[in-house]
Amino acid sequence: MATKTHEFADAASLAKNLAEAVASVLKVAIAERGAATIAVSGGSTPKRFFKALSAHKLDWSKVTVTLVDERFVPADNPRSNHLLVADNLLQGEAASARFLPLYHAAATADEAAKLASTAIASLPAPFDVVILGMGNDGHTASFFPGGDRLAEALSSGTPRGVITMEAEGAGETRLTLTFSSLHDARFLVLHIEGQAKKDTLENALADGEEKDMPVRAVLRRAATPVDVYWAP
Ligand SMILES: O=C1O[C@H](COP(=O)(O)O)[C@@H](O)[C@H](O)[C@H]1O
Repeated sequence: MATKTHEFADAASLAKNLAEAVASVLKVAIAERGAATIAVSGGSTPKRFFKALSAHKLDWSKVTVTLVDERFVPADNPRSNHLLVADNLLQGEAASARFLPLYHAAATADEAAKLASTAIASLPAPFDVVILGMGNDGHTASFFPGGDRLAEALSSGTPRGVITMEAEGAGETRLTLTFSSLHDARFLVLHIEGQAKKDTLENALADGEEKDMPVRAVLRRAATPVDVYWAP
């Protein structure tokens, strides 16, 4: 599957341009279908983009925001992706958006994943927008190399929904949307910054197994061509 690369001089221009592109897709979705959905990533990269997007004027009350992946930690944990989104995206103009968490205060991560899957199933498919990040180990969402359920998460035979993932590089047990949930988004973005991630992307685009760099599954098999947004 071809990728389209958008390169910017700095992270601020990337955030501004990506926010404009995403806001435009959300507006079209609201105009055409009455509502819009967006699944975003956590980590250190998206904060500036979240702030830029939250300043866009659109009917945020018709937008559902969810996460591509989450740690099995409550929303007041500093490592929670929910907290990152609440503090940086669900603010200003975007304060009226509906947030659909992946974490649930269940006894086990498996139970939380089932609850999250039920909630995700209430949304229309596909997502209007999916923003993926990527780690320098080639993971995206919580598709980690060596993950205990990596093959299941990446299989196109696994239905849309949320499953758990444990991996050495993941820290806490993760909750992740499956490949099937993400690959056909109307606007599918890989947002990466820095030379190291550009090099990682080049490696991912070269020959090799998906299990070694799971982002390859998205780059190779997504139904929607991936828009790569990069800045140094
Ligand atoms: O663990 C995670 O890492 C990736 C990349 O994060 P970054 O800090 O390198 O930007 C992120 O896309 C994912 O959502 C997150 O859970």
